[in-house]
Amino acid sequence: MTPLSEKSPAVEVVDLRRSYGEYEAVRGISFSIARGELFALIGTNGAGKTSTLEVLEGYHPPTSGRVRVLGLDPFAAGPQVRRRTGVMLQEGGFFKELTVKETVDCWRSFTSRARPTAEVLAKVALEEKAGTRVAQLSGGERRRLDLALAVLNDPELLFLDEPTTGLDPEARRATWRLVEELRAAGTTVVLTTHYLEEAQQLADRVAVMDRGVIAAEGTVAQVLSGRGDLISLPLPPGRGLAELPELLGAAPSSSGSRAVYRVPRSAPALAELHAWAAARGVELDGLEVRPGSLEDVFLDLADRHHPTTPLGASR
Ligand SMILES: Nc1ncnc2c1ncn2[C@@H]1O[C@H](COP(=O)(O)OP(=O)(O)OP(=O)(O)O)[C@@H](O)[C@H]1O
Repeated sequence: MTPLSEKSPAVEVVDLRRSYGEYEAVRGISFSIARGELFALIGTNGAGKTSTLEVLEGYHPPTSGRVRVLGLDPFAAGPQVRRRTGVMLQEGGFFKELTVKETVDCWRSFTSRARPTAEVLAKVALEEKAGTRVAQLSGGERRRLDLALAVLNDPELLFLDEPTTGLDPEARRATWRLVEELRAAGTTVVLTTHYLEEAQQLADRVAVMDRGVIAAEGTVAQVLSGRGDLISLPLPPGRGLAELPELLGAAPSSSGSRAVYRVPRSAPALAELHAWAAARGVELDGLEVRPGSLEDVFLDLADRHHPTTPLGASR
């Protein structure tokens, strides 16, 4: 490692564009990831996350723009970068007739600085499956094997493309713990996910991609700042949306049979709502209050494109 690359950020992206023929999937994005940071790239379906990741991983050159990974051009300096990075793709290609242990051994044989097989299997809690054929693993176990192969070389920088898709909640939490351990040990992690709570739980910073651009970037708190709190209540019997009051100047919108307010701060808004209800003898059963979440950011993006059919954040 040269002194220069040690000082450089783990990832630097300046005005990256990536086109498929006439179609521009990534439209001039810039961001930088510090060493040791966990950065989550999240976004609507088809936003350009995988297209971006593939450039960072060195599988494709950018159509234009500048990308540096550990201070190097990941496409031109592919082998050098790959030695120091780990990649967990969305679909790992395994030989299904090999056992778990044989699979790890096989990867070890062409990985420099590979960790011992038993250690790697223990890391992803697959020791008991060492003798099981890959074909017989559950989807979640296969994802964990993918992860084992990605961390085989003790990477400085780890790319995780939807690492917990298909995992049950317990396995998902186990993966989060492993990712947190890796980060605590100084590994830089770039993660894509459709599970917003995963980004909220793990990421130091997130970038929200939408249609090839970064719509929001920062810590989760920064991305959510200014989005306020949500207050929702079932429409009181016999009352329509128009009869409900404004709270701190915000009118309610309807969501199914509920009225929803987005307010800068919930406490004074609730005081106004309770005063309004008390004066009219209205019960506020079913009232809910919660802070804004990444899911709201997504639903807003989706609303912008499809005002009548909200897209879910998940596939
Ligand atoms: N090889 C390709 N040829 C043509 N278009 C492509 C190709 N790969 C991706 N695209 C298009 O580029 C856009 C971005 O795709 P990409 O896979 O990067 O999105 P994504 O954010 O990873 O989506 P998802 O969350 O659904 O995985 C999509 O509209 C997709 O259809």
